[in-house]
Amino acid sequence: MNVSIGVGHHVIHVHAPLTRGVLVHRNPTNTPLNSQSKFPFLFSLSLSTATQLRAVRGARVAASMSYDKQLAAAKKAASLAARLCQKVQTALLQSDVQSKSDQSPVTVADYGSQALVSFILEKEFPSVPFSLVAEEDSGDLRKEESGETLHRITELVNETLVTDGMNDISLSKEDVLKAIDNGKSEGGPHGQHWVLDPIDGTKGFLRGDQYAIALALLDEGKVVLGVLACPNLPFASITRRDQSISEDRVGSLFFAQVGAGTYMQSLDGSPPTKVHVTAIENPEEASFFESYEAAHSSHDLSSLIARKLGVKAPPVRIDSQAKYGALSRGDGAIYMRFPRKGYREKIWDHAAGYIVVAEAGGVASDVAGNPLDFSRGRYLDLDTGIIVTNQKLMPSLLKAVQESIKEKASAL
Ligand SMILES: Nc1ncnc2c1ncn2[C@@H]1O[C@H](COP(=O)(O)O)[C@@H](O)[C@H]1OP(=O)(O)O
Ligand SMILES: [Mg+2]
Ligand SMILES: [Mg+2]
Ligand SMILES: [Mg+2]
Repeated sequence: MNVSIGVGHHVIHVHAPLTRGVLVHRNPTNTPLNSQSKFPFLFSLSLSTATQLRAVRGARVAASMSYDKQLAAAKKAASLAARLCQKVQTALLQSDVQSKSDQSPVTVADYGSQALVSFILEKEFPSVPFSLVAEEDSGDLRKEESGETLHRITELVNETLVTDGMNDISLSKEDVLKAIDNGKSEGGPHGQHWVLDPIDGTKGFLRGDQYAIALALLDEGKVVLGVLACPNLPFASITRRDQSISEDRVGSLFFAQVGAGTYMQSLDGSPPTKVHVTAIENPEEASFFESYEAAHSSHDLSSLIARKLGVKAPPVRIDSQAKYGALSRGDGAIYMRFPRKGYREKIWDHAAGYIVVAEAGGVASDVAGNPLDFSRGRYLDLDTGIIVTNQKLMPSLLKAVQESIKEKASAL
């Protein structure tokens, strides 16, 4: 029996014998099918058949889905957001920085970037319910004293749309607030969800250093595509200086789709080239990335681990998921992140970076060696600490991490 079942934005065709008679109609609106309650066109469905369908659907998602359209939209949205952020960073004024209730800084660029990406993605896929898990919300912006800031954000969003030829679109302040608040989705293991950090590394952004616009797509709990726009990351390696190449372009865009590898192009639009993590097997030759901000990751612990591994090079400290991008093209071999105990990692801080590295041949895990699980809502549920490297180095890195954590604990 041939049937068609919806998977997220797609309808796929199944040529599989089903044990009981099932009548499946093509989903007329192509809406995502997230739960049984959203299968109104699927009737006479027995539990065993539902289980079979889910299994077939899962296999198809993993094996052969194409997310080309979503990837194109994500690249466009992240590139435009990068343009908006660059403009703000160039003209950074005191008034452009607010403090959120959790005391972390947030700028007109964080809000503007989230509004722009949210607006573009929803517009690109009008026939599907839009789900976005994103960092910012409009709570503080709706306060009376934020009127001027909201005005500035709205202006910035509209000016950026014009630079991409969208002259006929003008968002109102209310449209901007709504686009920002579209990011309140809880994500989870079913259906498709966009995941966005509109500016990852706000501290770096404010310092004039590294930051990233990080956008990913989850399908049935798995990251299936990711885009990292890194406006201040040189296009050439930041660690290996090849004298014969005079490459001084700044602005790197990384993108990856499940099963299709990782590519990089310059933010001003050079053709994409495929990238790979380093092939280094000897930890002594490895160099490692970590946070610039000591408050975000223990520099003491990483230096203990580096000593144990025999790493000779000093740490490369940069802000944001630009670290994942740099790792994916072999600028360094290891990324270590050890936040203070109790810090809860958010999915938008790792989803895009994770797939960019994974599709370039790398691996990521928590300090217990568990893979990162993006299906549990807005937070990653993990044993505090994330380590990323190539397949060859992971066993010795994990061993050194676990030994070092034990040593530090027993020294207390
Ligand atoms: N106390 C903290 N510990 C760890 N990470 C943090 C902390 N506060 C904010 N972050 C987040 O860490 C990430 C940047 O860390 P780093 O640049 O060191 O890799 C960002 O996602 C940042 O959020 P944000 O997106 O608001 O910048
Ligand atoms: Mg933040
Ligand atoms: Mg972040
Ligand atoms: Mg952020």
